[in-house]
Amino acid sequence: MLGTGSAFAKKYYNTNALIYCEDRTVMLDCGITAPLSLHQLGKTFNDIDALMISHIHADHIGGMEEFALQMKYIFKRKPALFIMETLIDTLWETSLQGGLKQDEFKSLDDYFEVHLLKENRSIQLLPGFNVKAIRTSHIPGKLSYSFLINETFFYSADMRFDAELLDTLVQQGCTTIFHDCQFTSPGAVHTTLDELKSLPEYIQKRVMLMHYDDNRVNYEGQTGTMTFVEQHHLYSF
Ligand SMILES: O=c1ccn([C@@H]2O[C@H](COP(=O)(O)O)[C@@H](O)[C@H]2O)c(=O)[nH]1
Ligand SMILES: [Zn+2]
Ligand SMILES: [Zn+2]
Repeated sequence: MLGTGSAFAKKYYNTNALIYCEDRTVMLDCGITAPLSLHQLGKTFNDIDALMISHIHADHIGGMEEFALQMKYIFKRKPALFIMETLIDTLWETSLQGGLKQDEFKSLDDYFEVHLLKENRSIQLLPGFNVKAIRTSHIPGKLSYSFLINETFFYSADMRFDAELLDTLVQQGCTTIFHDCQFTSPGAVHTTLDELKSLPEYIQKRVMLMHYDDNRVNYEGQTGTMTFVEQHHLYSF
């Protein structure tokens, strides 16, 4: 995990991840803190084969300008970009073109090998890396997608509580759920700790908490059977 904190977290950095599949590395979201976190792990953007994006908030895409520029001018290589077909235009037009558009570079295709994803379709993006993007509710009017990886690992984007979805995933064989967690209620745009604690035991035991605020210490020991995802830890499934 490059980071496990919320949008405004300083202590735990933004919730972004590196996923290792066979000999490839996929970055899952690239927020503001991703470049520094990579550096602290002794890695560079050149260690990354592909980037996958959940939605357009700075804690998920704020490091992309640096990623794109470093790959073009320092490493001289185009990494893959896995992104929903519904997000690509907004990402370029409203977030990235201010820094990346030049006379000869007019779209994200000039920086990445873009692969457009469709929702609810399970697709093998790389050897050993199968992804189903699931649209989940976050902010009114904003598209956001969570990911079911290799049929067994659910990585929530920022999402509002959806007990039915979690139940369905578990019934279908999902063994591990990394879920965003807001400590205080109500959870206007995120899932709250109280909502997650209301889940039945057979789901809760699969859940680990991420995208939390810097005051996590106040909630340690109050998370039921759920534990925290830790920054800079490597999890194997
Ligand atoms: O309707 C809204 C929109 C935004 N917020 C706040 O902004 C952050 C957005 O970042 P996330 O990565 O989605 O967390 C969110 O946490 C809220 O603090 C909001 O409250 N309501
Ligand atoms: Zn976020
Ligand atoms: Zn968000």
